[in-house]
Amino acid sequence: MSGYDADRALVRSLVREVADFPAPGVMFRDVAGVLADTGGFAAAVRCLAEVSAAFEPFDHVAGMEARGFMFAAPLAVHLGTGFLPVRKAGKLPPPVHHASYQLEYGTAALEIRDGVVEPGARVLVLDDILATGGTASAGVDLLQRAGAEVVGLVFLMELPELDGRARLGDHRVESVLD
Ligand SMILES: O=P(O)(O)OC[C@H]1O[C@H](OP(=O)(O)OP(=O)(O)O)[C@H](O)[C@@H]1O
Ligand SMILES: Nc1ncnc2[nH]cnc12
Repeated sequence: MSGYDADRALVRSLVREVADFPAPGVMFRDVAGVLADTGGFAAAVRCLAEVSAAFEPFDHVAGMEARGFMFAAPLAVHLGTGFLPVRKAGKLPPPVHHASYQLEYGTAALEIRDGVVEPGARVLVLDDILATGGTASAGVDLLQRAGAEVVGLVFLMELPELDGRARLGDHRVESVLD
């Protein structure tokens, strides 16, 4: 088994599935066990780095609050890029770009500070889970409105049955697990 395959198998074994959370009918994929495991967290970052290589070069890794932060920030350090936090609405002082969206189990809104991205900066968008794609497409929209060139999207886990890719247009998407 290659190093990547071994890392991937470890990460998969640490994701917990919880039925009917946070709403009936949702199978929640809980990544807390990946983060808590010394080897598992490092393996997840190595896997993300491996799939992110297809998008190089890029200047920043952007992560969506909150779970996106947990993987995007260490990935940015690992790759030697900057990190862009895309925050849940109401956390940042103005001026901000704002986008409301629907996700698998509710509605939410994200914001990014106007001026934080230099025009034309190449940005990789990263999150833990691609479900319906509502969160990721809102993140892409915000980053583009802020002046970024989105080079692609990377997820630790994709839920193919929810077809989140359909929400992401022509953007290239890579996932470590599905
Ligand atoms: O593809 P979608 O249907 O949009 O769902 C995916 C999003 O849902 C989760 O975030 P959540 O909003 O639950 O917040 P959290 O990161 O703060 O836990 C997850 O971290 C993704 O960002
Ligand atoms: N099924 C799911 N598990 C974990 N996070 C999610 N975000 C959206 N859908 C999710």
